[in-house]
Amino acid sequence: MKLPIIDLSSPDPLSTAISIRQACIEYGFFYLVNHGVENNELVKAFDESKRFFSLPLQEKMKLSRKEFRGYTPQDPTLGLQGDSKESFYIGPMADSTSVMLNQWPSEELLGNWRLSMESFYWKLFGAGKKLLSLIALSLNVEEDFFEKIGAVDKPSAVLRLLRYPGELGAHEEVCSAHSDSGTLTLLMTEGVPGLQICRDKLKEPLVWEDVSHMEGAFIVNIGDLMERWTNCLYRSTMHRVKRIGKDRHSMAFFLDPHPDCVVKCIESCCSETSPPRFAPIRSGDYMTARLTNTPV
Ligand SMILES: O=C(O)CCC(=O)C(=O)O
Ligand SMILES: [Fe+2]
Repeated sequence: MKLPIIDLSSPDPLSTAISIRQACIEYGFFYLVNHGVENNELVKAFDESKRFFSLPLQEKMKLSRKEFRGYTPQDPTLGLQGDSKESFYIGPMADSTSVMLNQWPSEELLGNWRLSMESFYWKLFGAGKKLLSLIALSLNVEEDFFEKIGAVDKPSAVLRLLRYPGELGAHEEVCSAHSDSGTLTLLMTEGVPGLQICRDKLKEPLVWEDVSHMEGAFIVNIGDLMERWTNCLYRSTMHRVKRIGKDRHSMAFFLDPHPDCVVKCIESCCSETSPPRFAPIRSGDYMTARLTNTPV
């Protein structure tokens, strides 16, 4: 299936906001084009990600995940349970304390890998922030709404590098069905298929649709906190990655709010007939609860 296309560089923000609104109500997913990250920057980031994953396991394990940053190997019980993927997390770089928590492969191993990834992170952050201002417009609030409430100024954005090995295993899914927990996600792939979305999570049996690749575009999806902000007007759509017997790399940038940001149903999304469905919640509390229930 093809998703709606949103042009981030459109000179007409109001009509872009209308298209975003429609896409988020109908799909919770869209392609983002002209997002400001050049193709050669994307290719370079994928190359760097592959360089990391090609390191010997013992080198990667030296950076094993702490405080949600670093490397997670494939589940050793591969084929029995868990997703067959390996990942590397680059966590929030909002301030000097959080920057310090990140783990990096040594210069001897991968040269200036850290610099490339940091600069890529900030590029993605710029695109995400601009998109968020258009999402605000699409909800009939001021374009700096999310900035004002602290959802972007001290971001808790995470860049997750992913590798799904191609070997055949017992499970149909290499990334099991889930919705993302935060504000929004920018997903990048190299065109290897596998991503599927389920537009109606209540329908039995679930219907999964393949998402086509669009060269150079990000695949954007709404997360659960945005669903909450919008009182379920915008959908945090379930998705998964199906095993296709081919090595697959992807990168997901989760633009999540600062932990202290309080997520409260936006007034323009509520009415007498549609009262707020959720109590306000501190983003950090919500995320912690989610991560405890659904390990990633
Ligand atoms: O690899 C993909 O295409 C999807 C990854 C994903 O959904 C996630 O990491 O949350
Ligand atoms: Fe996801």
